[in-house]
Amino acid sequence: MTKAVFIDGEVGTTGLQIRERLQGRDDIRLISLPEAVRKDRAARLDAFAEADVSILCLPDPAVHEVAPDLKAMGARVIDASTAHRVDPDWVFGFPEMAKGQRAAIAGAQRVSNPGCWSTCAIALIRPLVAAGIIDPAHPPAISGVSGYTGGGKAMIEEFESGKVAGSFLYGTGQAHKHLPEIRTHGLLDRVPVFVPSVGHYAQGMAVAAELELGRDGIAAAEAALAEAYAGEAFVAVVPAAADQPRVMPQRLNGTNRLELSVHGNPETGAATLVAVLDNLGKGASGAAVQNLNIMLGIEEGRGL
Ligand SMILES: NC(=O)C1=CN([C@@H]2O[C@H](COP(=O)(O)OP(=O)(O)OC[C@H]3O[C@@H](n4cnc5c(N)ncnc54)[C@H](OP(=O)(O)O)[C@@H]3O)[C@@H](O)[C@H]2O)C=CC1
Ligand SMILES: CC(=O)N[C@@H](CCC(=O)OP(=O)(O)O)C(=O)O
Repeated sequence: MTKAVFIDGEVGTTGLQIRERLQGRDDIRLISLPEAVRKDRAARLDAFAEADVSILCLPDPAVHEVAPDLKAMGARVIDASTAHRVDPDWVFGFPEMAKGQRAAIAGAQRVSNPGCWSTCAIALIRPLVAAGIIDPAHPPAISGVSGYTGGGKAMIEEFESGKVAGSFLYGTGQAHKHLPEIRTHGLLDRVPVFVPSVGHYAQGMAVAAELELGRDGIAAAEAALAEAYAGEAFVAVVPAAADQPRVMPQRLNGTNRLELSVHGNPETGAATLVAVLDNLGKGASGAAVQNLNIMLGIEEGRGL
């Protein structure tokens, strides 16, 4: 039977990408609002009521504004924003994160999609905390590079108009909006140090977590990650050679994959955990479609 889906914010960066992934499907009917009323509260409430699942692709303030109505209506929702990622009333939409997470998403009313940076960081850190390889009181430092589409329409305009001519570091004040979810879902006792950057290219992300693992720890970390994601279609541990000598952030563009690799120097024990994904794929829109499929009881990889 066809399921009705409403993408609130469907002309934004994430919304457009979700629509592209859904519009050719015969099992999904998209509810779309005319341009003149796409921000109209009454029209949106009608669309939420009609939909089997709605996907919020809005800035955080717009999500906070509409969330009480959605709860009162008992609507099933996926939120792509940062608003609810550590809210216990919402299920964290990272099915591969832990045993039982997929089932929790399948039965959830409200699912919060992870952030792109945090998908990478949590995927690398959580299994190693669980295995006793990372001390939750001493998290690794995290760094990375994203394409500018990660900043949505506003940042795309800055780059494509030439206002921003190069690449830059940011988050140096250690208050990045993904830190709470990395701490919570990474099973950490404290927030890690995190310095992201934006590169002068559109799409694709690479993240590194740097830490001391000791002489035997590098192989142990790789084994623990491989065990955690064994059998997963979209998350895999790949040989370090796949990401050496240069880690290329664009190499998974157009896919819903997240690939992890463990690098380091066994002589010194210094290690780099690496994650690569498409920030608009497994980092946002692909992940939202995967969660939608799970919530609707459809084969998880459909359309991905
Ligand atoms: N870009 C990415 O890689 C990722 C984004 N996200 C999250 O997804 C959400 C959307 O981000 P993104 O797509 O990048 O942002 P964009 O700015 O590209 O798109 C947001 C869309 O929401 C619309 N909008 C704003 N306020 C309202 C409102 N009150 N009612 C209806 N529509 C509204 C905007 O309208 P208008 O076009 O008129 O401005 C715009 O089309 C954000 O919370 C972001 O943090 C999550 C993961 C990754
Ligand atoms: C490159 C860039 O600026 N990326 C954004 C994160 C992507 C995004 O929109 O954040 P959410 O996943 O939390 O919604 C940032 O760091 O603020």
